[in-house]
Amino acid sequence: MNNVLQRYEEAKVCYSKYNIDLESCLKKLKKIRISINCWQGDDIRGFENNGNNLSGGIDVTGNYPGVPRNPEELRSDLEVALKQIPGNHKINLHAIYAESNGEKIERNKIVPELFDNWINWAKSNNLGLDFNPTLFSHPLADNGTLSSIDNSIRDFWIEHCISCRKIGEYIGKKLNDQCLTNIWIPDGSKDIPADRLGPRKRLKKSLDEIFSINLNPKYIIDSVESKLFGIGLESYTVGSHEFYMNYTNGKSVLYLLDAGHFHPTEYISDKISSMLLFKDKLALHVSRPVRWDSDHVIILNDELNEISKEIVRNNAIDKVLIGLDFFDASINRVAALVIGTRNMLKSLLLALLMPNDYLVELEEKKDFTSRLAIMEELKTFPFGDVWNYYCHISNVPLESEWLNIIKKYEEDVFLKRK
Ligand SMILES: C[C@H](O)[C@H](O)[C@@H](O)C(=O)CO
Ligand SMILES: [Mn+2]
Repeated sequence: MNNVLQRYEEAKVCYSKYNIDLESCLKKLKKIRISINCWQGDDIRGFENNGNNLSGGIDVTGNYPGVPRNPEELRSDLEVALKQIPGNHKINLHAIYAESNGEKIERNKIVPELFDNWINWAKSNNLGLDFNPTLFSHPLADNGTLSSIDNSIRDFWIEHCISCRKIGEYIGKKLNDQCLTNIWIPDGSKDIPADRLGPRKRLKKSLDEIFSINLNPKYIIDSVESKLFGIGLESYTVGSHEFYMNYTNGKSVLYLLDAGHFHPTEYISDKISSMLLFKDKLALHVSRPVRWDSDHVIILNDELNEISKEIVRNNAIDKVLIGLDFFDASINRVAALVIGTRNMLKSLLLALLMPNDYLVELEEKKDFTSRLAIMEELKTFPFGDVWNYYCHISNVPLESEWLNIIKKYEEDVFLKRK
């Protein structure tokens, strides 16, 4: 352990060359809460037990052993993951994670009490919770939801979203926190539509109805998530980027940018500053698209670093609500959560450890040579020593020590689940 402290002291000297104060960077990092998507834990199955397959143009591939069979198992898996992740965070839930003790409750009839177990668990683990209505994996979601031409289907999903917003507010109240409640719909068309406007008009009308219910902003923040395409919905998506960017303009509803919901060469990191110029807050789903919206576990790649730099540089730590959205069933699901969340935090730490003001100064002086030289030099600064120190003071394993813990859990628990 002395080694960790000694290396941290040496790193301090290195970073002080650029007037970077490690203590204050770590203080800032500690305050950042990541909203960790529970659905990586069980391949977005949820606990409705109604035999519905995953739908909505999203897909989870892989068949790794150990899928949790009930909410208790999912929560204990999440607890194991959380013990490997420094800081205090939030867990992001979907409506399909309601606990109804086997009773069949239609989605438009779900009530806040179905989430009491999650809320009590969150309280005892010092966690926040975020929430999402689930407008997929349901027979009434096969041909449009909030944009459906069928009024009874539209009404069903409007009721579901209103119930979910009330659940979000209830969660926030119980935890004395704000619960981000995000609406994503899969509505779209496999082939070229004859009418692009009609479904969008209906979506707008549905959203207006959903958001006409006033709830306490102390406890709930609303957001809407845009998308480009889904599997089987390749030609048209009703809730596109332009639709939601315009819809949220001037409203208290936040826009949610998902890293996998744009063209493959388009990056959300470049969109953050523009969005923040026109809105006080922005929500993110940090994901990793590989050729399509594949939702791979996030790695410490250029785009992740760029997203974090935009958050840090623009003084937007309190303005950007960072959520994760990946689901990979080809690897240990708990390890996936640990790898992804630790990477999110690592990228934020890397961004905090940059002389951001100095780099802007160089840019304004048009000294692009020094700007590039310093950006590149910083890549080999002893970032790992600062990260290890942060893990050490946060009482979580250093480097890949956590992997042995997860492997042991896999042997003791996952392999025994049938
Ligand atoms: C399960 C999530 O809500 C879903 O992934 C959504 O956020 C999305 O990104 C769909 O592509
Ligand atoms: Mn998403």
